Amino acid sequence: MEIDQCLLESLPIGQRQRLVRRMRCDQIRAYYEREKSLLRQQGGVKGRSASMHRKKPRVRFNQTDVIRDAIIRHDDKEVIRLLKEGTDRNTPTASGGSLLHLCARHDNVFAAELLIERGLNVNLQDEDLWTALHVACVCDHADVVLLLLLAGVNVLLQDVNGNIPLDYATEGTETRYILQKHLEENGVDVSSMHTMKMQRPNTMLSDVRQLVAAGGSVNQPGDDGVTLLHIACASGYREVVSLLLESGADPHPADNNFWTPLHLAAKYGQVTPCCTATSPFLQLIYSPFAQHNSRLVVSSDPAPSQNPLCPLICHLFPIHPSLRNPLGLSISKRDSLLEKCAMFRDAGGALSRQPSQDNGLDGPFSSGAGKLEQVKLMPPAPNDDLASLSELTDSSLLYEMQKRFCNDQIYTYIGHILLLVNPNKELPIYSTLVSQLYLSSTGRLCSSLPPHIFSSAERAYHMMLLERRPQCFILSGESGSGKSEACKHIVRHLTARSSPKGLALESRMKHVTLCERCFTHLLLKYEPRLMFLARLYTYMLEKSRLVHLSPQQHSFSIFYLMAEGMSPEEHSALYLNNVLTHRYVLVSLCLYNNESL
Ligand SMILES: Nc1ncnc2c1ncn2[C@@H]1O[C@H](COP(=O)(O)OP(=O)(O)OP(=O)(O)O)[C@@H](O)[C@H]1O
Repeated sequence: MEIDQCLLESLPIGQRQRLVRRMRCDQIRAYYEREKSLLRQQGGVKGRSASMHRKKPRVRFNQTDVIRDAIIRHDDKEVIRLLKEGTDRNTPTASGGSLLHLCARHDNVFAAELLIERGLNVNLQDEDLWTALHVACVCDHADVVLLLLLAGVNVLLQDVNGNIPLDYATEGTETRYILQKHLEENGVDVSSMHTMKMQRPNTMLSDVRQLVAAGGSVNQPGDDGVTLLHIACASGYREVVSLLLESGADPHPADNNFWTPLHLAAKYGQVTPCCTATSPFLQLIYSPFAQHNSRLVVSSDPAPSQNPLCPLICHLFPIHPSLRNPLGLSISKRDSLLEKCAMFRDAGGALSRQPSQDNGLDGPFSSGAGKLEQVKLMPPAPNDDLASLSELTDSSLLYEMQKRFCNDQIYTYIGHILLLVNPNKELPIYSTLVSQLYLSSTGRLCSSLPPHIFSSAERAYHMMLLERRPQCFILSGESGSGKSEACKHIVRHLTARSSPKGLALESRMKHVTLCERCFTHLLLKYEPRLMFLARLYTYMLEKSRLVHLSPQQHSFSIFYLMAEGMSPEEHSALYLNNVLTHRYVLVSLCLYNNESL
């Protein structure tokens, strides 16, 4: 369609636009027809359209990675699907453990049950010879422990340090109770096992004495370069180490995997700053350590353990073959050690420290130095943020909340909103130490910490700095749902944040609390019963009480305090010479006097 330019310009604007649009359409159609005929000529129509419709390349993850991820995310449907599709249930984890270890770590009982049903060996051990039961005990996942016991796990299997799962179950936990009961029911005497274990260093000590008395060499290495000093260091037998050094043991040589005795002591957690200062052995070998440090070579091929020391070592370590050759394990995957440290940390083992545990606003400022600070934070879980659930229905949300509540995980995120289910019991999650854990330099949620009110307080603090304007918390819920408590915890965290000891805000917050109390409608005679009642009510200014007072109700405390506490001059300045002239104070004053009798 060709139109004369002059004619086009003479048309009204709307008509001109319509005409131009039609011309453009004609052009495109013509172009398309020409392209099509060209392609037809080249016989490439098919090929072209096929290539045009070819799917974009998709990233495909290994089935084994997918199943691991599904277990961690508690995605039960995905686990079932993958197992049905034939994903290898014997897939190992990074530290040589099985999928059961992963289930135990992430408290995924459902997946664990599926795997056991499909015949996965419950006694599989990882590189450090941990079974899934060791993991479940460290993490205090009682349900997994029960499941493994029902599946017939061997509760006496020892890890590389000679520890059975019970050794990792914290005193007073459900896991420990279950395991102890199980051992008792099966006639295992836990205390004698413990005694035997305690005797191992003594046995080695007397064996080394005999060896020295018989003129044997304490430096004789095995085929894999392991000496007695390596073994004693790895096991932390201090007296044996001292005896060996006194008897001329050389602390320098590294074994075939380039591990010196000090490397081993460090690897198995036997080196501490205090022992460095006091132990002549460590003073002796710290200098070679500095030189040898750069020689730490990673090898995945452990040397065969044809060790001439074997008879002696077998005698020294009668319990598990691994202990006869602690170096027989592959070093390349020593990351498992870090993984286990993280487990202890997450499970609260490393968090059970000293001092204060104080949940009330009355004392968020006290250091509580004399009190034990018990901390038990749950490890982060996939359902920490409900917004990330794959299925979002009423029932799935309720199910997750219930599951978390039963685990004492009272806080849950929904994006940036924090959901709290009132536990109605004291939980050891509000101490100073926990508050410090949640301190962050950016205000971002820390993925290694579970949801917490301290985290929300921290975020508000950072938003205040970022936006340079006041922030506000909206605490919503029915009566008794825990709003006031939450408010206290927020104030507590922010107070602690204001300075390392919370001193800057301490006195001011005490004054605020005092003022708040003046405007409660409860009688605050400072006696325990009423203080307790005062805690149960929000300190909210109910303005209606100024104009209307129902029979048997008290007015604000501030009036009684003013009536009783002010000087005659102050009374007269405020026209309060005769308190009885004020009707609603008079009524409640009678009540006040009656109650305080
Ligand atoms: N995080 C918590 N941990 C332990 N107990 C809590 C927690 N939150 C609330 N409680 C318990 O529940 C009680 C009621 O909580 P709180 O007074 O905070 O509720 P509320 O929502 O402020 O109620 P109201 O709206 O009636 O003032 C508290 O006295 C306390 O015993």
